[in-house]
Formats: sequence, structure tokens, C-alpha cells
Amino acid sequence: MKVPLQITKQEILTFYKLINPLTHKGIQGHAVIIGGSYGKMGAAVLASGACLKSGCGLVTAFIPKSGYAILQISNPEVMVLTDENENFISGINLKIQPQAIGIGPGLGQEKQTQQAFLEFLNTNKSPLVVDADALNILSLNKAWLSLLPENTILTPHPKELERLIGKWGSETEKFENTIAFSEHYKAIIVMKGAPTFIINQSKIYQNTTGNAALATAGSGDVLTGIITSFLAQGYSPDHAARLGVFIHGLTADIALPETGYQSFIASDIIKNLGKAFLSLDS
Ligand SMILES: NC(=O)C1=CN([C@@H]2O[C@H](COP(=O)(O)OP(=O)(O)OC[C@H]3O[C@@H](n4cnc5c(N)ncnc54)[C@H](OP(=O)(O)O)[C@@H]3O)[C@@H](O)[C@H]2O)[C@@H](O)CC1
Ligand SMILES: Nc1ncnc2c1ncn2[C@@H]1O[C@H](COP(=O)(O)OP(=O)(O)O)[C@@H](O)[C@H]1O
Ligand SMILES: [Mg+2]
Repeated sequence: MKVPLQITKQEILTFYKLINPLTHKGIQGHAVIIGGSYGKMGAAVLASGACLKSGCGLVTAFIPKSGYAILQISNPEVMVLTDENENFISGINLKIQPQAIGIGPGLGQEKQTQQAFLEFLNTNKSPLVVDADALNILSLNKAWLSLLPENTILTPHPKELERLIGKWGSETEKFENTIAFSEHYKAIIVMKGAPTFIINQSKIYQNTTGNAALATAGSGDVLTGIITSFLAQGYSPDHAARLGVFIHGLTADIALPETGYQSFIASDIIKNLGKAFLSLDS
């Protein structure tokens, strides 16, 4: 197996863009987060909040109706569109074509949600990040994988990866099978773990930031928001994935002396995004 390229600060700085003083929210990118279901609206709150705090200009959350007040109160800066259904997504009608879409956090796997996801895949034209239950729905309907646009970013944790590509007998086999999957679907796979690797066909990257504080509910939902934000800001999918995992892990490294491992929660990633960006600017 090829030696992975280490994702370091030095490497990130070769493509990280400083914000133009003359920018405005209309050119900083509009991202949409599609997710949430009854009892898991928090995933959409976390992903959409992280998305906005990673620099894009506008964020819209598309969620089931019962999440409306939750989202508007939790993240007043995030605009909201709601599904007709109260408790889960049953039909995705965005009426806008954003620069990037992140789908999956808290989505659930209801039959109607699966059908809605299929219709979305048949009509979507925006660059895509697919996570969590959207990955699980693809694992249940593997023929739909061919509907993913080229360079879609998938962000599975190990169990989600196993559901997608099947069981592996060794780490080497896991990488070989993920590389084959990436090449077949021309998809970028963020293999979340300790550490996280990114497979972009023949290219393999290894993240150098993050720690066990990230082993907490919602930290992957936050990563989806971060990567979707960078896509919406015009980073290539390869750069958006690399910058996303780097910044995501960096927040945990920055927060650790304050929070320790146990009391770090996914919201702390969002709280420390500012310090993470500033550490790149210095
Ligand atoms: N606040 C909210 O709204 C939240 C909403 N959330 C939403 O919930 C939905 C389900 O997502 P999920 O990841 O929680 O469940 P699932 O896909 O079943 O995987 C978990 C199972 O996989 C296994 N496993 C093995 N290794 C693993 C590893 N390294 N990292 C992780 N798992 C590993 C292990 O099972 P075991 O190996 O023990 O059988 C483990 O029990 C999804 O839409 C998500 O967005 C959550 O984000 C939480 C906060
Ligand atoms: N021990 C660890 N060290 C470093 N990063 C970790 C560790 N455990 C989990 N993570 C990171 O935390 C995130 C967990 O994602 P995920 O399981 O999807 O969380 P959730 O679905 O609850 O939001 C991933 O980015 C993963 O790389
Ligand atoms: Mg997850």
C-alpha cells in the first residue's frame, strides 16, 4: 500500500485560502444541510451550526417539520426549510441550488426517507457530502451508489464503512477494498477513526490532528457541516475533505487542556473552530 501523505499544517497552508476583506455572504457560498428526525434533530443543529462557523456565507437546514422551532432557536443564523412530514424526511424540495449539500446527520432510515433520498439523487446537481444514515441507506440500496456525482465525499465511521464495502480481514484489506470502492465510484472516502484517513482513488492522506476527546456523540455530524462549508466556499472536494478533517481534529487538540477527554462534547468542536482557524492565520 502506498505511503499516506500526512495532512499537516504546512501541507494545509499550500491551499488554505485567507478570507478576502471585500467578500460578502453572497459569495462566501450557500450550503444546505439535509437531516434530522424525531429525537435526532441535534445532529442537524450541530451540522448546520458547524457549517456556518466554518466560513460559508449562508446555511439552510432542510429538516422534518417537528424540528422547525428547535433549529430556529438553536441556530437563528441558519435558515430553515421543512419537510411536509413531522418526524422524518419524506420529500426533499429545496427550490434552490446551493454550492454544496451535506446529507445524512440524524436522517433515519424510514422507507419514505429512503425514497426521498433516491429522488434527491436523481435530481441533485450540487457537490455532495454523504454521512451517517444517508450512507446506511446507500448500503441498503447499493445500486444507488452509481447515482452519486463524481467526487462526492463520503464520511463513514468504521461500522458505516463495513456496511458499505463489506467486512475486511485485515487493515490492508480494508484499505485495498476502500481504494477499489473509491476508484469504482470516483468518490472521496473519509475513513473516520484514530487517525482519520482520506482515500481519493490512488491518493491516500493521513490526518495528523485530533484525539480521543472526539469519541463523543455528534462529532461526525459536526465534521459533515465543516466539510460541506468548505465545499460551498469553492474548495475542491479533495481540499475540502483534507482541510475539514484537519480543522475538526485541531479543535479537539486546542480544547483538550481545558476540557480533558471526558467532558469534551461535539459542541466544543464548534466552540473552538475560531481558534483553529486563527492558528492557521498566524
Ligand atoms: N444528537 C444527535 O442527534 C445524534 C445523532 N446521531 C445520528 O444517529 C444516527 C446513527 O449514527 P451512529 O453512528 O450513532 O449509529 P451506527 O451507524 O449504528 O454506528 C454506531 C455503531 O457502530 C459500531 N462501531 C464500531 N466501530 C465504531 C467507531 N469507531 N465509531 C462509531 N461506531 C462504531 C458500534 O456498534 P458495534 O460494533 O458495537 O456493533 C456502534 O454502536 C446517524 O444518523 C447519526 O447522525 C449520532 O451522530 C449521535 C448524536
Ligand atoms: N479515539 C479517537 N481519536 C481521534 N478521533 C476520533 C476518535 N474517536 C472518534 N474520533 C473522531 O470522531 C468522529 C466520530 O464520528 P461519528 O462516529 O460519525 O460520530 P457521530 O455520528 O456521533 O457524529 C470522527 O471524525 C472520528 O474520526
Ligand atoms: Mg456519524
